[in-house]
Amino acid sequence: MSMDAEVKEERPSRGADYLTGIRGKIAIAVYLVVINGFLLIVYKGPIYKVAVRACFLGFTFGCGLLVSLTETTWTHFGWYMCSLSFFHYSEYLVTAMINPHSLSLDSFLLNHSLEYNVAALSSWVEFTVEILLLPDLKQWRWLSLMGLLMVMCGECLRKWAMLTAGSNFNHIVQNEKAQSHVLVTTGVYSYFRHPSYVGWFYWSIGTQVVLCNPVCVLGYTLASWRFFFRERIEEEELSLILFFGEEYMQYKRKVATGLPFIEGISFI
Ligand SMILES: C[S@@+](CC[C@H](N)C(=O)[O-])C[C@H]1O[C@@H](n2cnc3c(N)ncnc32)[C@H](O)[C@@H]1O
Repeated sequence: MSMDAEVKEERPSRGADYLTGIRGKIAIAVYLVVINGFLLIVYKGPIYKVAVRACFLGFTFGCGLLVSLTETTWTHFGWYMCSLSFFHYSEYLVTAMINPHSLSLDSFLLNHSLEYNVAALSSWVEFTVEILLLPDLKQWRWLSLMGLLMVMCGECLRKWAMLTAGSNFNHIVQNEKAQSHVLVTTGVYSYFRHPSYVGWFYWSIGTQVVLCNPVCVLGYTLASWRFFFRERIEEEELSLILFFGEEYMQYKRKVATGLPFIEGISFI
């Protein structure tokens, strides 16, 4: 009986010791960088079906949860894995709810762009390098908690926007007006003109705050801000002005974009 009790007491610490040991760290790093990187980059095209993606995201979420439950230097990476897999899975799920006609494999947003995949890989590499060279940097629990709060608020804001816009929301910016497309100015759209982008902006920075990744916090902030400023918002607003004319311009005068230092289309 006493022997059993001793064995039971030892088991969890052995697992935790393994994870904090150099071999455990290398094993997890190899898994995260090689397997996830391989799945993200190589598995494209028709064989990459919905079930495979959903299983992969569920598996990642489960692994993230397990890692979160171990009190190691990797705990915050577990939070990050849960945040990332939940985001991608829920993008598909909410699109299926609000706009099933637009639903496709791309609704998972897993193959969003090469830049997005490079950004994800960079954050894993930064975390791995810093955990080996500067492990104390990864122990700031209050900072990771703040990041988790940013992730959760950003996630809620984005999904609130998607649910409010309903079938008017599309992952692909529409250049031709559908008959059913109406201008949404109520709910969260009465606070921000681009609430789902605001949500995503803070969500993405939050993922790096969770990981206490200083380089990626800066990189993600600049890259996502630049993306919305240079590529997304002007193009989207131009088509919205073509679709809704004066109605959109009045809305634009009253409601800000919600993104810092981005005014939106300015030639009118
Ligand atoms: C990815 S969604 C982003 C929506 C919005 N920019 C946001 O951040 O919540 C892009 C699509 O939403 C549509 N859209 C954007 N704002 C809209 C609004 N206020 N009412 C209706 N459709 C809108 C655009 O025409 C585009 O096809």
